[in-house]
Amino acid sequence: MAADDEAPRDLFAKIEAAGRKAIVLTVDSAADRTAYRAKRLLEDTSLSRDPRYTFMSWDFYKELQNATSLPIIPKGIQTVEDARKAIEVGAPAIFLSNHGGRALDGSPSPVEIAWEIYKEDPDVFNEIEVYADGGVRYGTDVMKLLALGVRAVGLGRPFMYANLYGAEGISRAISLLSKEVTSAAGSIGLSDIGNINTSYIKLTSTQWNS
Ligand SMILES: Cc1cc2nc3c(=O)[nH]c(=O)nc-3n(C[C@H](O)[C@H](O)[C@H](O)COP(=O)(O)O)c2cc1C
Repeated sequence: MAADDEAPRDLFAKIEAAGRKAIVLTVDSAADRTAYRAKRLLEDTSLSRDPRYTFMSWDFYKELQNATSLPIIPKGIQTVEDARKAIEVGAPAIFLSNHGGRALDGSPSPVEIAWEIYKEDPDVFNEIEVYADGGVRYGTDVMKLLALGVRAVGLGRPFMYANLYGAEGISRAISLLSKEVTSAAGSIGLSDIGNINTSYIKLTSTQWNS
């Protein structure tokens, strides 16, 4: 949003009238991005980007939240400090995400962010619902995020690519992933996935210790 933008009350009213339960607000790509791959094919990759989208602050989040009765979930939380801040400003839930690594090269993956929160302020996972997406490809990716305290994970590109085969492709992707989650749970001796915690994952690799 631009600094002088006001909350889009008309849009919020339409979303409420449509019976939606929540609004997800992307906060991780406030500035324009450098689309390296697209640059190989297109001369101007900023064509679809809105240069006004350069303003995002917690005050503005509060302004938006005050303009609708629906909960607004910030998507793109990347630090433990912002996770805590989201709780302070009354966010109903948070979405750990780095836009699938598409917005800023080098930004942390959700599993790294979840790990940072787990190490530095684990209460976050009990005080608020935490979701995550980005790089989730296998059942074991799902398990690691759930073990750290994430409630639900999302997938972007896997379903986008599966959709090349339409509904059949999406169904196949879902069944592959759910089978992987089930077999991963079975392999670590977990009968109820709701009981997963960090005792089920080995926290000794360089990544986990950093
Ligand atoms: C082609 C494409 C377009 C996307 N556009 C948006 C967007 O407009 N807003 C947004 O919040 N996230 C957008 N995302 C990010 C996804 O919402 C999601 O965070 C990401 O794809 C998850 O990572 P994954 O693809 O590794 O599963 C986009 C992702 C892709 C692949």
